[in-house]
Amino acid sequence: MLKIAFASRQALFFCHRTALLAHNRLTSAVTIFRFVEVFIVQKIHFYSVNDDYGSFSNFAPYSVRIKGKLWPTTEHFFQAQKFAGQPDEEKIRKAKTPVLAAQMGRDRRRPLRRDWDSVKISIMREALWAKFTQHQELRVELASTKDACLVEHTENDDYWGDGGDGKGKNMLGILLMELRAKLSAP
Ligand SMILES: Nc1nc(O)c(N)c(N[C@@H]2O[C@H](COP(=O)(O)O)[C@@H](O)[C@H]2O)n1
Repeated sequence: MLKIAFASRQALFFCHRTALLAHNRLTSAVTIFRFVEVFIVQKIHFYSVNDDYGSFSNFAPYSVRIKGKLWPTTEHFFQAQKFAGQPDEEKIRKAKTPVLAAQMGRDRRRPLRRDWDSVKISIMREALWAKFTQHQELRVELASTKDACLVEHTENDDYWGDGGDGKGKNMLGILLMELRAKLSAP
């Protein structure tokens, strides 16, 4: 009788221990999952037009209609606004490629408008709004990134991009995420 009582107690103890271990494992799994969910946000890098998410680059071949004119890419529009109202604006709009438009816009023999630093973000915002509202497939692609952190990943640019080491401002990625939120709002 004593032996049976002892064996039952041992079995009960074993059951409790197993249940406790299972519970602890589950709790750990949930904790890890929450940690991953909260702290390890998916990052999407983009840069080259021909790579994944290359359509997020301003150099991607998506024309936009802004200021009553058609711009071959948002890069054409953005660079041309450095000379808004000047003959160079139209010269850049007509540049054969976005790379050429960027070269022309960055060429400091052309006098940059004095207020450029204070207006460049709103000009980029305007360009992106036009691009993602005028091309439905891009709007869908942007929405498909859900809550991922969008990063223009390049060592060529530490203002619009992440500077290659992640220390850059990533302003283009930030504006794209801002736009994504705006477009998905009810
Ligand atoms: N493809 C590419 N090459 C570079 O060298 C770049 N810096 C970028 N970044 C893009 O450049 C545009 C802004 O240029 P600036 O402000 O005139 O330097 C903007 O479209 C960035 O996303 N891309």
